[in-house]
Amino acid sequence: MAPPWRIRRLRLPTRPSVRVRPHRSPGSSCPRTPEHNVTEIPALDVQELYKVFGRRPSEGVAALKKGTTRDKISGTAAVIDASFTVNPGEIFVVMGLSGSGKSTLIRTLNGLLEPTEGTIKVFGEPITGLDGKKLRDVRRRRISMVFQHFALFPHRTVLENAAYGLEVQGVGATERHERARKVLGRVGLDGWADSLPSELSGGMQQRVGLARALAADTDILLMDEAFSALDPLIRREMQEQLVELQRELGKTIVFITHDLNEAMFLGDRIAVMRDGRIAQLGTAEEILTDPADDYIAQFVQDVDRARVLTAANVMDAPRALVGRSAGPRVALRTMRDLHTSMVYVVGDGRRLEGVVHDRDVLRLVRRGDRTLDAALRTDAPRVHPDVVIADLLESSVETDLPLAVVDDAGRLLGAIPRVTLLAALGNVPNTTGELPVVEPPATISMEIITQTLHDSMEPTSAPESDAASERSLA
Ligand SMILES: Nc1ncnc2c1ncn2[C@@H]1O[C@H](COP(=O)(O)OP(=O)(O)OP(=O)(O)O)[C@@H](O)[C@H]1O
Repeated sequence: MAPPWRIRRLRLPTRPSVRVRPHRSPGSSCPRTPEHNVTEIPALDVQELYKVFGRRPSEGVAALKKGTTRDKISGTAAVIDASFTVNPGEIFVVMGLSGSGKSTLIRTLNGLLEPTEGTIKVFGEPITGLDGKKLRDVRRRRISMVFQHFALFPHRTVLENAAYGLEVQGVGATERHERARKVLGRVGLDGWADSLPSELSGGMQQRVGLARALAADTDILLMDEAFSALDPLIRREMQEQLVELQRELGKTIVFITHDLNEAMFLGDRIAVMRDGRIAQLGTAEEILTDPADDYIAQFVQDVDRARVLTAANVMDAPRALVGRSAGPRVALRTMRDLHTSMVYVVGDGRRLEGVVHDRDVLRLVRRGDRTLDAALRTDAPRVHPDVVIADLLESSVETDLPLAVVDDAGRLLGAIPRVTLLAALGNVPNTTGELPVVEPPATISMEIITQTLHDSMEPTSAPESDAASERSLA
């Protein structure tokens, strides 16, 4: 059964802007959602793609379409009915265990393999069915490839290796060396231009591979297990650098990996492949919180949720809040009704102005204050919606208050009580009953609050306007 925090997340306006984590910083592992302009031509558009190896591949496809299972057809069905689009500027990860069809899929994308059936368009141009010369032309202009084992020329210098793609494109020596030198600087290889690959560590060699792909200045980079041969620390460094470079250069990247954590770290969206089929396609959060089937659920159970889920993913709708124009009585009544000791105070457009606590507000009501000004505290802990929950733990233990999730414009999007944070980490429900938790719990008894509200009623004066309060919450 889906944990309640997941259901809540899906109801909320979880993502404040379309490209959610454009400022993912090195060390943070926020997966991002791509900026998706529906009118934009996809960088890659793959429809009903099949690749069957064997003697009569078309017959294999026909049998698969009729419902014959993969193990019953003659030949090997490496890719079965794959349909997806990759948006420009997106990091699209294809993830799956060995033999699931990832490499075959990527090889059909760059034209190294002809699909048995289906279509592939690169920025709207079909590449399926093209003759060799046209296909090579599209590939040269549009697509570069980075391989797991670097594929560097051992007797060429780092600079010549980095310039190789440009050489193939027919760019003159001076220009290609100049461009390659710039890109080498970008990937942190300043000063290594004249070295041979053998003088470089594995991580540095892969930087050369990356530089070569970047120097070619194609729109799309296909990366096949590009970091799999690297030591874990270097690998992490490369992942972070790839995200940085992608952000700077806006390349479209299709990244193949069998490593789920790498997929979750890099992918704006992830296609999980199993036995030739795409078993699920979605953001890291979607796959983690809403796995399509038991296979995927098992697959993701060891993922470090704290480094994938963000404040926006786990926050509760902020229930305990009042508008700035509400007075102490409205605030106290809200706290009484929700059994909590604190409410958020928001101004126009739901901008968070601060919090008030029950004891302070009770005093204001007894004193007959008409505004919340004297009780307003502005030191409530605030977090950005894109912060991963691993980075929320410290803030959460330092305070008894829920963390207020506030966007760049200062708007209150949600609240994260500690219980919600812990429940999200453990992937368990945060409530055992019907009532949602609103933290922190009340510190004054209901009777005292009700009595105070009753005693403070002034039949002759206009009651504080709930309507005015609601208007400012809208
Ligand atoms: N040229 C080929 N001829 C016949 N079968 C092939 C060929 N290439 C791949 N296959 C088969 O297609 C299936 C998918 O292989 P593929 O290499 O695409 O998977 P993968 O997910 O990339 O695996 P790995 O991570 O081990 O490379 C496998 O069963 C494989 O044996």
